[in-house]
Amino acid sequence: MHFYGTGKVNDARHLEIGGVDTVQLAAEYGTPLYVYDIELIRERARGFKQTFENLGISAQVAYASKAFSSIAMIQLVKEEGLSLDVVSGGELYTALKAEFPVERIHFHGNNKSEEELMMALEHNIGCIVVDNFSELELLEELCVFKEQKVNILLRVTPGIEAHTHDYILTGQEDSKFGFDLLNGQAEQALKQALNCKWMNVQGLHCHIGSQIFQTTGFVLAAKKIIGQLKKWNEEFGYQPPVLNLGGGFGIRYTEEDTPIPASQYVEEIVREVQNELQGTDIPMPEIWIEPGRSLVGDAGITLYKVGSEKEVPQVRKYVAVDGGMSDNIRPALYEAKYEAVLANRPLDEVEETVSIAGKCCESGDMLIWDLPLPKSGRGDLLAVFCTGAYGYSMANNYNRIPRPAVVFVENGEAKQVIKRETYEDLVRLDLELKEIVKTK
Ligand SMILES: Cc1ncc(COP(=O)(O)O)c(C=O)c1O
Ligand SMILES: N[C@@H](CCCC[NH3+])C(=O)O
Repeated sequence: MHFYGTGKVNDARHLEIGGVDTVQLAAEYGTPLYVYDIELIRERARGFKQTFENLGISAQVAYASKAFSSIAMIQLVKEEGLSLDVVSGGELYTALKAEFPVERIHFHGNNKSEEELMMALEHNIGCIVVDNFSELELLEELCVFKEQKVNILLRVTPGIEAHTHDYILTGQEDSKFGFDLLNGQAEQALKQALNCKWMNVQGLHCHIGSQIFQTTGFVLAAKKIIGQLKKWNEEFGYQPPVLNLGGGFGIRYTEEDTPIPASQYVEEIVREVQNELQGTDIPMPEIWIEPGRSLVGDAGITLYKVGSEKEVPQVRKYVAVDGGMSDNIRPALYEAKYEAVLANRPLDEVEETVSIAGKCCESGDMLIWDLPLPKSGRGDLLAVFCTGAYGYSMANNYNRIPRPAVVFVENGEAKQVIKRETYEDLVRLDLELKEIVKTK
């Protein structure tokens, strides 16, 4: 059995995490329940920072808050001294509510609205990562209007197909994100931005995709970018103070996954940048990265109650839990795989292979196919590992299922950081038919 972080079996023979018994957590906060081992998040955050320190490289490690955003999570990121990547007005609002230092917020997105850009300008956030020409023009108009200077990075697509699921690839030529690095678009955008007195072009940004296990893609991206930087330096003397190489570092979801240590990605990226810059007069830029999944993914588990079962003779046994694609859409979206144990009796002998179904009205609402488990029954508690990234943040109310609560655990203490949605919450924004007719 593979445990993450502080996960272990305690004296009561239950799964424990952060020194807290998961059976007690389920009893106190209900199920489904997301539980984060925040000691592990701290450890990961410190690990990234330490790697840069060991290399003597000036850097910013920005947490990609799309992986899991909440006020408490952002406060944790602030405590650990990281920077923050936001990708929408909503994520920015959450960061502001958490009183995150605005100068360390980086704003991404391929279609930021005028309102979102204005919000970023009004709050003087650290940097806007400009994604395309229409955004560049819109941002310039807004800066002229406000007579305000803004720091920007230009997001480039280096034409790289990293080895990951097609839906989470972003660095290839045919992508909705970024200026193409090699067909002249990025150069044109750079010249345009350098010509604008309201824009301070801090450098380039590139993110090649997510859940990537090899360093090759990152290294190749750095090589291609620096190739262009050398050309731009010679032609018009542009030297970027910052190079942001994104996130996307893969993690272990199941035993099939064999990630390398996060420090290795950083070391190889830095080494490549240093090598490529050798012999030029371009100073080593500050290196920024923006991991999401590798900071929070394996720190999170989801606890579910087992409910109905269905046997299809000679085919399979379905065991249904009280959540599903409403709290974890990744298996349905990417055929993502997970491991799980019975949290109330993790040491019991495996007796059968079952498939874990959700409770949504969709045949595709399956959390795990072919999971070895002891014989389970109604009321058993299933812990699915590694649900900390893109679980809560992609949760939804399909079938009007309320979103679960989120609890942080550390040093034997549990703290609820997001309340469970209630049925009342679900209808909070609904209007009565009579009211709609009246407002017409
Ligand atoms: C621009 C950008 N930065 C960072 C991330 C974080 O990726 P991950 O959670 O895989 O580290 C993403 C998501 O893929 C992204 O699109
Ligand atoms: N949401 C995706 C990754 C996309 C990340 C954002 N570019 C996942 O669950 O793996």
